[in-house]
Formats: sequence, C-alpha cells, structure tokens
Amino acid sequence: MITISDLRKVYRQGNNDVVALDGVSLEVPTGKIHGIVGHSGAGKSTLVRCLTLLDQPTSGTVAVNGKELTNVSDDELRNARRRIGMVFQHANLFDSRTTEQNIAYPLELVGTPKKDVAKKVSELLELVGLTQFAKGYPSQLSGGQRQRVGIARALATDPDVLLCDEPTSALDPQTTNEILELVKELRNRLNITVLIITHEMHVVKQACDSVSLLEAGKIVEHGDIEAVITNPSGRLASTLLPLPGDAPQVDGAGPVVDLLYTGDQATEPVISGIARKFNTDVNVLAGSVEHLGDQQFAHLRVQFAPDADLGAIVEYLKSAGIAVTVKEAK
Ligand SMILES: Nc1ncnc2c1ncn2[C@@H]1O[C@H](COP(=O)(O)OP(=O)(O)OP(=O)(O)O)[C@@H](O)[C@H]1O
Repeated sequence: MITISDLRKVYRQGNNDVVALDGVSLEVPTGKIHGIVGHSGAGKSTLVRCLTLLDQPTSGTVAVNGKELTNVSDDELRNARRRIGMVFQHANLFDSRTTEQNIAYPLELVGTPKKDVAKKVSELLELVGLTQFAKGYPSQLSGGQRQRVGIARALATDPDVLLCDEPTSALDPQTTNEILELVKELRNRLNITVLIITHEMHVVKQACDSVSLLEAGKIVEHGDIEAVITNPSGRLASTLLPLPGDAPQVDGAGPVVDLLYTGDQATEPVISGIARKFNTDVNVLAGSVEHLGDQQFAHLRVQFAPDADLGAIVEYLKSAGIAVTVKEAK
C-alpha cells in the first residue's frame, strides 16, 4: 500500500513561489493499479520526483506499507528508495551492458553476493519473458523488449510499489498492450502495488483499477474506474468513454439525453425496454460501448419522440442505475 498525505512542493523561481503540488493525498491499496492523469504542467513529474525521493517535498509524507519514506535520515533513504521500483518512459538502459547485466545493476549497487544476483536475474528474466535475450545488448532489442528489461530491473530489489512514469508513451499500440498486460500479470503474481503516471486514457482503461486526475497540483477527481466512468458530472467520464466527435446536438425534434451505464445494465436491452414501456420511439444518435476488464460500459446519446414523457423516462432510467444527462438546445 502507498499512502501519500497532503504532499506539497513549492519551487522558488526568482521572487515567485511556484506551487507544483498543492496538498496531494492518495491511498492505493496493496495489489491495486492506480493511474494518475493530468495535462502538461499539472505536477506529474514533480509527484514522481517526490515519490522517488529525488526531490524533497516541501511538506507532507509518503509511506509504503505504513513505513514513512519522507523525513528519514540519509542512511534510511537508501533503503527507503528500494521500496519503490521505477519504470521510465524510455527504459534508460546502459548500452554497454547486456540484458542480464542491466537487470543485475541495482543488486550490485546494494552489494548483493554474486550467486544471489545470478539467481535473482534468472528469475526476473523468466518473469518478463526475456530468458533467451539474457546475453543481448539494448541495441539488439525492440522498444518493448527494452521496456521489459526496465521493468525487470525495477523489480530487482523486490520493491513494494512499482512506479511507472509514462511507461508506454514511446511504444506502438500493440507493444503498449503487451507491456500493460505484463504489468497486470506481474501485479497478479507478485501482489505489488502499481502507480502509473500517464497522459494516455487508453492506458488507464486497459490497466488501472482506479484513477486520479491531477490539475494544477491538486487531485480534482478520484475513484475506481467504474465509478468515474459512469459519473456524468465528472471530467474523466467524457475522456474515458467519449461520444464520437461528430455526435449530433439537440435539434428540436424531441428531447435528447446522454446515458452512461455499466455492468449488468449494459447487457440489458435498455433502449428497447424504454420504447416498449413508454410506447415511444427511441433514436440512438451516437454511442460508444467498451469492454474494460470483464465489464461492459456504454455511453449513448438518444433522442425520444417529441411527445415522450421525459420526466417519467428519466426517473425510470435513474432507478435502473443509469446516469442520465438531459441535453439542452444550444
Ligand atoms: N525545478 C522547478 N523549478 C520551478 N518550477 C518548477 C520546477 N519543476 C516544475 N516546476 C513547475 O511546477 C509545475 C508542475 O510541473 P511538472 O513538470 O511537475 O508538470 P507535469 O504534469 O509533469 O508536466 P509535463 O507533462 O509537461 O511533464 C509547473 O508549473 C512547472 O513549471
């Protein structure tokens, strides 16, 4: 588990204070994958630097499994750093070292005996599916394979938390999927807690159990994927499950509503149910339906006949657990 409490980071720039983190609090339970998304300048890099203790927060604390990493002595700092394994956008491997030598590097740094290093490296190679590339150099590996080496190296010291900073931003879609599947598999096998910092919504959709939206140094939205994706008043829903860009607006031919729903409801014939129950035409103007994990999510824009009893229909939909937004004419 990682616990971030009221983390603040203020940079002094000339005569001005730049508040990069403005009281960030977050708890990610053991074995969960949490995504942190935000635009450029939101504070993502600062958060990474504070979590990896490359930068001291101005105030606030970071703890892994209840053990505080911040405000510790220099001696304790080295051990504290080992509790968080770091995966970068570009794997940042040593070109002159082979795959196994790159993975061994953090173990050598902490003085692990050679035979223990060899055993651990061999386990890690197997874990990330690179055993046959042990003697290869980074220049002989694909981008995805290099990222696998980076992940294995991050896991070498048995961290409790894996912190992935834009881990797939430099990869093509197919390789992105493979790396995210690997991260999920490692979480399942090692029960490790994972934080993924990303600007890519499909990363959140494919890999994360929960998500936070960071804006101007603050977490402005937070929750499990299912909760945020079906919250029409939140900002993450429309980016996680957007309607097609050319979705028509209200044209006066009848009331228009947006529907967000998930789980069992998504498999129920919601539309035909309304048509039958309220004896009205229902026209689907636009929609997206996605499977995330083992759940189905739907975001639809529908239009009813001009004489439809909108109040009753909305009440019925809400009682069925469907989030409804009535669209006003622009
Ligand atoms: N060393 C620094 N000195 C002064 N200001 C800084 C420093 N590092 C970051 N900042 C400021 O803190 C704010 C957050 O920056 P940060 O780099 O953490 O954002 P980000 O979300 O990582 O952006 P990006 O996605 O573009 O990397 C910005 O206003 C930035 O200008």
